[in-house]
Amino acid sequence: MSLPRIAYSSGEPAGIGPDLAVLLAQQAWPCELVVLGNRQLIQDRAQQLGLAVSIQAYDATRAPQQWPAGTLVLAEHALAEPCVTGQLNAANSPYVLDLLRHAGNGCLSGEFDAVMTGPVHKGVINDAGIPFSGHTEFFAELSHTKQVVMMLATEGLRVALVTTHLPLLAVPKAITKALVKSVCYILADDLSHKFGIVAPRILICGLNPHAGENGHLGREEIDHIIPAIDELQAEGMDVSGPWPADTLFQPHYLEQADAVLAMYHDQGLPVLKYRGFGQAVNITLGLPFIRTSVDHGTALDRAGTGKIDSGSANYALQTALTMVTNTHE
Ligand SMILES: NC(=O)c1ccc[n+]([C@@H]2O[C@H](COP(=O)([O-])OP(=O)(O)OC[C@H]3O[C@@H](n4cnc5c(N)ncnc54)[C@H](O)[C@@H]3O)[C@@H](O)[C@H]2O)c1
Ligand SMILES: N[C@H](C(=O)O)[C@H](O)COP(=O)(O)O
Repeated sequence: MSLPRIAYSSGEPAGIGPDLAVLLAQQAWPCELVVLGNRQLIQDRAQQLGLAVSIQAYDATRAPQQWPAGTLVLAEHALAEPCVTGQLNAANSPYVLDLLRHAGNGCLSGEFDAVMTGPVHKGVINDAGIPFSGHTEFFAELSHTKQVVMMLATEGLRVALVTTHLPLLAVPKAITKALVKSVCYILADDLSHKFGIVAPRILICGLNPHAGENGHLGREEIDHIIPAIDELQAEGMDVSGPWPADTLFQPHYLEQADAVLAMYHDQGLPVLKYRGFGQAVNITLGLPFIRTSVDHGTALDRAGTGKIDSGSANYALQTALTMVTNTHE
């Protein structure tokens, strides 16, 4: 396999995505890491952080090469307006989406082996009049993929979600037998092909407190989740549940699983982030390419201050590299 070329979309310019680009460039990586962003922005942020970077213009026609620590390979994108560190500006939202289109299309064309995304600010993109609920949904649409699955992972725990960026009120209606089953297929398939887990064991949460308490606290388990689990088991998949989400996340259960499937965003992700915030990765499963991300947001309050943890960015890049290797084996 040739040297992987990984795109890093540096995300919201006012947030810590550009800082992470500068920090990542302080190390030599076993790949060509291409930062998608703006030269002036990166230079200004490096200066604010007091870190030196030598910026090299990205050349897509050249074979990927490994660069020494301190070099930042940049695919230049123009900002609409100069960025003020820490201050959102809706005029720059089209720039953020340009980075994502470059990264996604580059993965689809084979220019990049994977994309790792820096944090974007969903609110300011919508303020710019562009409907946007997250990278997960954006890349699904860009690649015409009908269904994708959000999974976050940290040492010792993987949590995938049946629903992603959905208002809580809309969640119960969205939980159907068909959806639970199709999410499990994608989860098991990617765990097997991109993580080398031959027969993934999946613990499935209920939706309601105490997994519905036999229908006394809600019927989604009886009407949808249990029938899905029964059918998946009959097909030979190693799934179990529905488990009450308040007691499932303990070593006794987790030791027997490769992933937990939560029904909605804030059922699974607070537990994952409590365990591993700063050392976790967000992965979009089911895409025709590899996409990983940091586990945190734009942290506008910390941009340019140097008071940030780049652990999740390192982990996201390392995970992308592992997935690239696994898919080539
Ligand atoms: N991958 C992504 O694109 C992504 C992920 C999560 C949230 N977001 C978006 O980010 C925006 C802000 O969200 P939020 O305020 O809920 O979350 P946030 O992660 O930006 O901030 C939460 C807290 O954690 C701190 N923090 C975050 N990352 C840090 C780091 N690397 N090092 C040290 N401290 C860090 C922040 O300073 C803040 O105190 C929202 O628009 C949200 O949608 C984007
Ligand atoms: N749910 C994600 C998290 O908590 O990390 C975050 O909103 C980012 O989602 P996308 O990867 O879809 O932007």
